[in-house]
Formats: sequence, structure tokens, C-alpha cells
Amino acid sequence: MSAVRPGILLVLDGWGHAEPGEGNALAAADTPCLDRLLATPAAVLAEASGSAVGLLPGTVGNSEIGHIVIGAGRPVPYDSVLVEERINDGTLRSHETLGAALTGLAATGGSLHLIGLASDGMIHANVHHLRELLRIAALFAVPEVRIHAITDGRDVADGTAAHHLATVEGYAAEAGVGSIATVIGRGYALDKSGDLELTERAARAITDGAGHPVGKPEEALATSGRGDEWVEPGVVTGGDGQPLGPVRDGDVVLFTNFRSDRIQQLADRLYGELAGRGVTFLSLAQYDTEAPIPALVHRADAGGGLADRLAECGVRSVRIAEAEKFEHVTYYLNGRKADPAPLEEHIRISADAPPDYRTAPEMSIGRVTEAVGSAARRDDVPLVVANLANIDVVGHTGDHAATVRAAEHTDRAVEALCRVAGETGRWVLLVGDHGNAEKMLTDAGEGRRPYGGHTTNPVPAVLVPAQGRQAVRPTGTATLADIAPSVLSLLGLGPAPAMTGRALW
Ligand SMILES: O=C(O)[C@@H](CO)OP(=O)(O)O
Ligand SMILES: [Mn+2]
Ligand SMILES: [Mn+2]
Repeated sequence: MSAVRPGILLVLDGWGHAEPGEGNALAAADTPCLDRLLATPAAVLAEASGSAVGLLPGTVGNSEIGHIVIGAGRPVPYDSVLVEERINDGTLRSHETLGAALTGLAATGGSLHLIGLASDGMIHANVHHLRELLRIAALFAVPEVRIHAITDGRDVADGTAAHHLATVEGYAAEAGVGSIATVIGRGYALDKSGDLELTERAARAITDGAGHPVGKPEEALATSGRGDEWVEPGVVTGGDGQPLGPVRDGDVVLFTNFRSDRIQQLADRLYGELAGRGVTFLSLAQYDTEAPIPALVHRADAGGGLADRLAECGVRSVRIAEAEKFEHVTYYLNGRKADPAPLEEHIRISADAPPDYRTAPEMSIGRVTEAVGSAARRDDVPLVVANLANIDVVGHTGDHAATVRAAEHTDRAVEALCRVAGETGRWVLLVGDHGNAEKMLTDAGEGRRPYGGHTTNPVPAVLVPAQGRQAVRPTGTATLADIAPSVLSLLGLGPAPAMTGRALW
């Protein structure tokens, strides 16, 4: 192992590139270290969205596919794309498991419950997929479809939930079946922090009809003082004043999100209560739930990447991130392999209390920096991988001033870590996983409004060479698929056979 040249891979989450201008929080921030690095010849822009990473053309990047591709060294067809393919070639309509479940409902008079994020943000879900599922339900003459609409305001501009609910109602009218039974903000329904109280509130609206009773879905939106994300669970009542939606014995529940991480807590909770009551569970894409929920569309293999190559070469790595991004530098970076390789160490930094990112944009970056520094000082750790979450997580609040501060905290952390790298003879490779904070305003919808979502912009990638070495300017177009081959090359190792990306430096 003595031949290995040690380094640090830092993923700056949500670090996209755009020209300076209104709404560019990264350009507005005072970030002397990052500015200096980006002005060196070793800085490039890398594609991190659309088909370059395995998404549909023009689709914004996200942390999950971003880290998968950074680790795999090749674009990996994402779950959203695989779902679209099954819709376009008609094979979702002829899916055996789905057909059997829906035929059963037609016979028993039970209901199909479609549960998922109701927006076209394309990060966790797309309402278009719901449209196809409503059409399929109509083909199978399912008597009743209840839609449990999760409001977004994070992947799409806040304040657009009414528009998306109307879209869903339009799809139901077009299919001739389906009505919205509950309206629940994603803060409740898609919690992934382990706050089971939030999940419980969402689940009880779906299972028992417990929540704010409303005559029309849009009325539920008024319950939130904190935007679309935090719409309190609302339960639509019928003419008899009773909730439309509670799941009854023998019904079918189908989750419509294609991304697993944020829906799985709710899916496990609902399965735990309802599976024993003869309720059939299905998910549109494959989930990482504890519950054995059959998927209609299976995911692509993302293995054979960086982690496998490091294991093969006996290279120890330490992975560090705040809780919010922990799976990203472990599970996703490793090609969605659940078990860490024997030579991997994982450090998860969790906040003491649920933070308000607007007032605490530093998050836990001090502890992350310390952990990276300590790992970097170890002689037995050739590779330290960390995610600096602030730019993305604070960017999602849509709060420009807070995001500027998040970028400034990140800059100071990078500066400190470059210093440690200098002292320990390490190279540092910095890369964004997708854009976010370089665009905090949108013109979509009615007029200009704050925007906290991801973007299709390229991301910076820059090498800080180990002392005494020079980095030459990479040529050609770079993508996230080039990061794993670059990391391996910097370590002094060759790429894995499955990698299609190339070493940039
Ligand atoms: O928070 C999330 O779930 C998504 C946005 O919906 O962001 P990221 O892809 O960065 O995890
Ligand atoms: Mn991200
Ligand atoms: Mn994000």
C-alpha cells in the first residue's frame, strides 16, 4: 500500500455553477478559498444532470444519482428513467403483479390507494407516473382509487401545491377514476430523519382519516404556515362528512415515488399496521424498506465502482457526512450496496436537535471538518471521503441570505481541510453533486419567486494537488462519471473495468 498516494474527496452538496447574477447565492458569498481554487488550471465544470448521469435529458440532478455516479464511474440509468421506459413501451400496463392486484380489487370492490409526492420535480416522483397508474386502474375497472397527495415545495417552487393538486384532479377526471383523499406536506410524509412522530401524523391520515377535515383538497393548504412542505395532514370528507380515504382490509396500497430514501419510513410504518389486515403493498420502483414490498420496476445495477475497486486493492477509506447526507457517501457512493466493505469506516455526524437551517446555516460543519481532519492525519487511511451538506441543505430553504452564509462556512471548512492536506501530503478533490445554491430564484409559475430546488447546471470539479505536484488543465467535457477514475488515478490505481469515465488529472 505504500505506493498509494493519499487524498481527500470532498463532495460539496448542491455546489453548482452559474454566472454571477441575481439569485446566485454562491457568487454573492465571500468565499476566498473556493474562488482561488476555481481560478486554478485544475478547475473544470462537470455535467451533473440529464443523460450525462443517467437521468432523462434536461432533468435536474439530485444527491442520490449524483453520488451513485460519482462512485460508479459511469452513468447509471436512474429509477425515474426505468419507470418512464416501462410506461412508454406499455409493459407497466401488462405487469403481472400489478394486474393481479387490480383484478382482485375489481372483484372485491376494494380501493387502490396511490401514495406519492404530487409534483413534477423529478427528484422523488413525477405526477405523470400517477396519470399512467390512474389510466391503468381504469383499464382494470378498479371501482375506487384514493390518492394520498404529498405536497412538495422543495423540488419545485414553494406555493405551487394548488397547481399540482389541480393537475392530479385533472388526471383523475381524464381517467374517469380517482379522487384525492388526503393532502399531506412532505415534511410529515417524507421525513427521513427518524422522527416517527411526523411519520405517524401522515400515516394516521391515511389509515384512520385522522387530520384536518376539508371539503376540497386545496383547502388543506391553508393549514401550513411554513409553505407547501409543511401542509398539515388534511383529510378530504365526502358528502356524508366521513373521510374518503382510510385504507380498508383487502385494499391495495401502491407507492408512486421512484426514489426510496424519503418514502421508506412511511412505507414501513403503513406496512407494519396494514399488511396483517390483508392489504396488498406495491411500489412503483424498488425501495430499501424493511418491509418486503414488491416493486413494479427494478433498479439498475450500480456496482463495480470505486468501493469495489478500493476493496480489491486493499485501500482503507473513511466516509464522513452529516446525517442528512450519510447514505450518500456510504450506500449510494458504494453502488447501493447495503454492507460496507471490510476496510471502510463510516462516521455519521448528527445534530443534537432538529436544526432550523435558516438560523443555523453552519449546521454541524465544524464537527464534520474535525472528523475529516482526524481521518486525514491517520497514516492507515489512504482515502477520506466527506460530504459538506450546507450549500444544498440550506439552499433548499430558498433563503438567499442563509445560503450565502452556508457557502461561507463551507469555504472556511475547505480552507481548513486544504491546510490539513498540505500538512499530511494529501491531494484534495472537490466536486459538486448537482446544482442548487447558484440559482435561488425562479420565473416558473406566476412571477419571480424564491427557489430552493436543484438545477441542471454543471458543477465545479477541482483538484488541489499534493504538495510538490502540478495539476494540468483537463481537456474535453467532464461529467460526474469522471470522478471515480480520477480518484483512483490520484491514488495511483487504475480504473475498474465497468467505468466509462476517464481520469481528469
Ligand atoms: O432532500 C431531498 O430529498 C432532495 C430534494 O428533494 O435533495 P437531495 O437529492 O439533495 O437529497
Ligand atoms: Mn446533493
Ligand atoms: Mn438537495
